[in-house]
Amino acid sequence: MKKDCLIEYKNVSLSYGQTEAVKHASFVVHEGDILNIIGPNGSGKTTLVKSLVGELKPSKGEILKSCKRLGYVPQKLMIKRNFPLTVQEFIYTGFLKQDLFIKPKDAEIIKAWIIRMKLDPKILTEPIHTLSGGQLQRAYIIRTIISKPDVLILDEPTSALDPSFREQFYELLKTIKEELQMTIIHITHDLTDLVLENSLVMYIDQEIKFYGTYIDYHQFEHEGHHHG
Ligand SMILES: Nc1ncnc2c1ncn2[C@@H]1O[C@H](COP(=O)(O)OP(=O)(O)OP(=O)(O)O)[C@@H](O)[C@H]1O
Repeated sequence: MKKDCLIEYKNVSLSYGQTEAVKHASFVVHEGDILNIIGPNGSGKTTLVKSLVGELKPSKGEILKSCKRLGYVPQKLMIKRNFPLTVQEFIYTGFLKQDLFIKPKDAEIIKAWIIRMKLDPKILTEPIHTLSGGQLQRAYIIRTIISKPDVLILDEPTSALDPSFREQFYELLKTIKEELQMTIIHITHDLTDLVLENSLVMYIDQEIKFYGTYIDYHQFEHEGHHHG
């Protein structure tokens, strides 16, 4: 295991102007954890993740992070029309060190990931903006994984993927997690997606209403709480 990767939120509030989207969030994520974040629409899930990657500063409280690299695949993937990169070049931007030209060895690594992610290698030479939503989502995920993050943060990663690939994707993700020894933070609307027995669940609705193991979450649900 990689050492020293810990995330700690201490009484963190997150605001847009006067509106508090997240209130008094306190929790810890340890190295190797899988944390599933669930909650209704507009409950602050993406806001929380934005604060983790530094896109939003807390209005109150403190965020401690000792992980070196965070890899974030946002929910809304933005590629401008006529963005002048091929799929291969786009994925290559995820490499930690880049040369002026892509070496054959690196091109092979990219191709292997494309195949692993059940994409057709023919798309490697296509301009990135011509990809479909589901293809782009996979290309983004490859680009992030290739950067070997300590923490992989996925915001509804399968929203554009067809159901037949969805299950395979999560199986693949479990394998990759073990290979690269990553911590995973995963926003989802469907808890069946990445659940492993020992994974963690956070149910947030502005405030964290539940934080604990997946098994304990069932008890919380039986007491009359539901996720949206
Ligand atoms: N850039 C912004 N400016 C102002 N308010 C925002 C902004 N982004 C989000 N909000 C508000 O903050 C609240 C939390 O939004 P957030 O996107 O974090 O929710 P979410 O739980 O990720 O929702 P969903 O499940 O629909 O993706 C919402 O009320 C939303 O309207």
